Parts: sequence; C-alpha cells; structure tokens
Amino acid sequence: MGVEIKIEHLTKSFGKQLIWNDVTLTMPAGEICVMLGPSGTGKSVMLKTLIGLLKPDRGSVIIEGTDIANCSEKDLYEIRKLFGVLFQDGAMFGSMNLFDNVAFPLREHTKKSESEIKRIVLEKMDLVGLIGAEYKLPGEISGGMRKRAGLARALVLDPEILLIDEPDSGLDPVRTSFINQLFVDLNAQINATFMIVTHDIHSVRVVPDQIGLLYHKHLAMFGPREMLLSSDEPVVRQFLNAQTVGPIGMSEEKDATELEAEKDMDLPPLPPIPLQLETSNGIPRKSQRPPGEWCRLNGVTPPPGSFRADSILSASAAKSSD
Ligand SMILES: Nc1ncnc2c1ncn2[C@@H]1O[C@H](COP(=O)(O)OP(=O)(O)OP(=O)(O)O)[C@@H](O)[C@H]1O
Repeated sequence: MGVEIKIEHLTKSFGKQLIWNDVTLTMPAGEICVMLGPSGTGKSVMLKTLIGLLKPDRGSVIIEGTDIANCSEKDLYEIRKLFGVLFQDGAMFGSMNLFDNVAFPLREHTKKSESEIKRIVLEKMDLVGLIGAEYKLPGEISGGMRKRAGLARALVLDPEILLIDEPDSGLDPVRTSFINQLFVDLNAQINATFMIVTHDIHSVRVVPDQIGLLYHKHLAMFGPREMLLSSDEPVVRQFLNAQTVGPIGMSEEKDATELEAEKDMDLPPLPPIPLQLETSNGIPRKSQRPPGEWCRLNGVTPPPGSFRADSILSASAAKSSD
C-alpha cells in the first residue's frame, strides 16, 4: 500500500498571478511529507493540484503511471479513488451526525450494504478514537474531534494517499501532539503516502520523513527531514526556526536595505534535531532510519545535542497523558 507521487516541472498561475514555477519533487511511497511555506505561497493550491481539482499550466503529476495533470476525466475519476482528503475544519455536513458524515463516501461511491457500511464506519471511528460519539452533530463537538471525524471519513475508502490541510489550525499544543501521534500510527498501520500542510514548527521537526518549503513562487527545498533541519540555506533556516533574521519579511521578501542592515547580525545557532516521533505501539515506522543516518551519509555535522531522547519531550509528555 502507499504509492509514489512524482511531480515534475509543475507550474501554476491564476491569470497573471504566478503561484509557483517549475516544482519538481518525489513523494516516496508510504512516507509522510510535510509542505511548508509562508501564507499565500500556494500550499493549498498544491494539494488541489495533486488531486486534480486544479489544472497546472505546465508539468506533470505522475501517480501509478498516470499523469493526472493531463489525463482524461475518466482516468482522473479512477485515480481520485486512491486519495483521502482532510480539509482544515473537517468539512462535515452540519445537519448529519458523525456516523452519517463518515459513511457518506461509502454510500456515494460504493454499493456496500448498510451492515458492511456500519462495520467500516465503526472501524474507522475506532481508529481515530471517536467510538461513542457516532450520533453527535458536528456542532456539538470540539474542533479536534471534528478533525478526527474528518480523518475517519478520509479513511473509509482505504486511501493510498492522504492529503491533509493544516491539521493543527485551531488546536491547542496537546491536541496537536495527539493528532500528530495519530498520523504516525495511521501511517504505520495503513502505509499510505501522506502530504500534510502545516505551519506548526514543532510538528515539522518530529513528524515527517520528507519536508518541502515553498517560497517566493518556487520550491526552495524538498528532501529528508534531517537535510532541512541541518540546512544553512537562509530561507530554510529562517522558516524552520521561526526567526525574524533572514530573507523572509513581514509581507514577502525583505528589500536590499533591510538585508544589508542584517548582514553582520549573528544568527542564533541551529537547535538540535529531535528524534522522529515513534509509533505509540513501538512498531517501527516503515520509513524509519537510524537517527542521524542522513547526516552521516552526507557528511553533514548535525547541530550539537541532536538525536537525544530528551529533545522530543513535548511529544512524549503528550503521549503519557493519553
Ligand atoms: N481558485 C483560485 N482563483 C484565483 N486565485 C486563487 C485561487 N485559489 C487560490 N488562489 C490564490 O493563490 C494564492 C495561494 O493560495 P493558497 O491558499 O494556496 O496559499 P497557502 O500557501 O495555502 O496560504 P495559507 O498558509 O495562508 O493557507 C493566493 O494568492 C490565493 O488568493
């Protein structure tokens, strides 16, 4: 399970407004990828292009041999069955209880019997910890529960690819840690390829296998977590460490005068690279590599204190309160 997604030379604009140009990356099968970028750099547009809701101007998105950027409606319909999507607010129908919301794709897209549908819905609601809440309306539950219900719905058709847009928006740090743990556990269990769009720097440091950064109308970098967390590239370093010093300004890029004023400033040292978040049952993640392996193989010295168990304190604290 889980399929590779190969994006080549992808370019998208709306009228005269270029969103991003010449994006090339490969999301390895079954891995968790996170896409970052300042607001308005086109992360949601990227997700919509991946599922074929938006057509790029140029380039291709190859999934299982089909270029979904340029295929027929019929092929697109088939390929879309591989996807599960979790929108920011869970995108629940307000008048339907959670059971019916989660059952919706099964009733729409399959000919399964109601007893089979019930079995699947309860299985997925159990996976996301929502057993007992089946008959609640979306308006009666918290934002975190709505997101989990959205996730259960994204899972009912057994997706090979999960697209997740800002899962942490509106969630407190503990709920964010819980949902991160859920993604890691689910990924190990169903082996799907994940693309998560987020602004949460803590999640970015511990959850993904691959990280991408969109900036100033292009893909600034995409690669293994250790590569980006040890990078000295100014945009990557500034964004991943939430610093004000660097090329990213309040609205977009800083101008030459602002950059000149910063040129002699000392940058704070890179923080240690934490260990990757493990599954809660201890089963290794499919893509798991020994900590520090990428740095070692590529001759990169990680920041001092990297890969020590105490650098994932907040994630394990959240787990122990489960
Ligand atoms: N259907 C559309 N028609 C025209 N412009 C669009 C459309 N969809 C998105 N845009 C524009 O594309 C740009 C990127 O939007 P997008 O929502 O992808 O950014 P984002 O990186 O996800 O931002 P944020 O982090 O704030 O959610 C914005 O300027 C937006 O106005």
